[in-house]
Amino acid sequence: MLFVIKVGGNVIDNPALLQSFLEDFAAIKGPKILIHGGGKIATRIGDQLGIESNYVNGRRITDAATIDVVTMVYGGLVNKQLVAKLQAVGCNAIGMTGADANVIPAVKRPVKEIDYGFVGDINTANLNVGPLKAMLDAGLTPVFAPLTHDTHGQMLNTNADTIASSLAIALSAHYEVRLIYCFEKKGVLRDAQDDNAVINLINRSIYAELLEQKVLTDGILPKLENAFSAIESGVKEVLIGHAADVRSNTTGTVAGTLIC
Ligand SMILES: Nc1ncnc2c1ncn2[C@@H]1O[C@H](COP(=O)(O)OP(=O)(O)O)[C@@H](O)[C@H]1O
Ligand SMILES: CC(=O)N[C@@H](CCC(=O)OP(=O)(O)O)C(=O)O
Repeated sequence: MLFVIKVGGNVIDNPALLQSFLEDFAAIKGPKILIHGGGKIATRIGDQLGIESNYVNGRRITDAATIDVVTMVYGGLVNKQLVAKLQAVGCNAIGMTGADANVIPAVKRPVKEIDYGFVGDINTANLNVGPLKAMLDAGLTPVFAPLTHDTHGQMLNTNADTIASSLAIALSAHYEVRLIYCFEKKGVLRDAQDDNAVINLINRSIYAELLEQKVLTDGILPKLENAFSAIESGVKEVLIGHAADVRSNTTGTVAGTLIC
């Protein structure tokens, strides 16, 4: 089993939760890949530089100044700090973006009603997972920043949940994959204000009901879309749960929301 695990920005921003998550992640036996977000950190550093952040439908509008900020923050600061912290707990991590080894070529999102700027869309069929297999076989743990490239020299910003589902789908041709989205809630909640109202299982029909009841807002929407796209494209298991539950979600009882 290959574990493809995504950790969100709110966990990265919480030093104690991050440290215990990384220790649990390092303890996972066998091949594994980590994908990280960091949207909130990029927003904070952008503010310090006088570069304002704008989101539409959960995606950052990424103009020329913003792609430089996110390349520095995701590909540099966040990625290298996570790699160093993983090395400190015995995990032989190697930092990656989609440009490295051309693993994730993407296309700049075409301008329709909204111009997202330097945001990359991925076609899963174009991913090059050969270098990842070689790294995994060598005992390395790839750690991906949410960045892709257009193969003509331009870096592109891509939502971390999408990078995770795309890698999980492409790697499903070679491994049985469990994709786990780790964030700061115990799973998808029936009531966003009640942290204990976890929905244990969501399929397309329950998802449609939840959408109708309007209990899903913000970042949970793209996360669920990516989760369904993964389970419908060959990924064996998809879970959405708390970062503190990653140990049980990789060894024993499932905690959180199972997508099916
Ligand atoms: N029903 C819900 N269940 C869980 N989270 C929800 C729900 N509705 C809205 N959310 C929001 O979605 C957020 C998760 O999305 P996001 O911030 O993009 O996650 P990540 O940190 O993994 O990138 C949660 O922090 C929460 O505020
Ligand atoms: C295009 C786009 O929106 N990219 C995201 C990438 C970071 C991300 O996904 O971070 P979290 O997982 O912490 O939300 C952004 O810049 O916010």
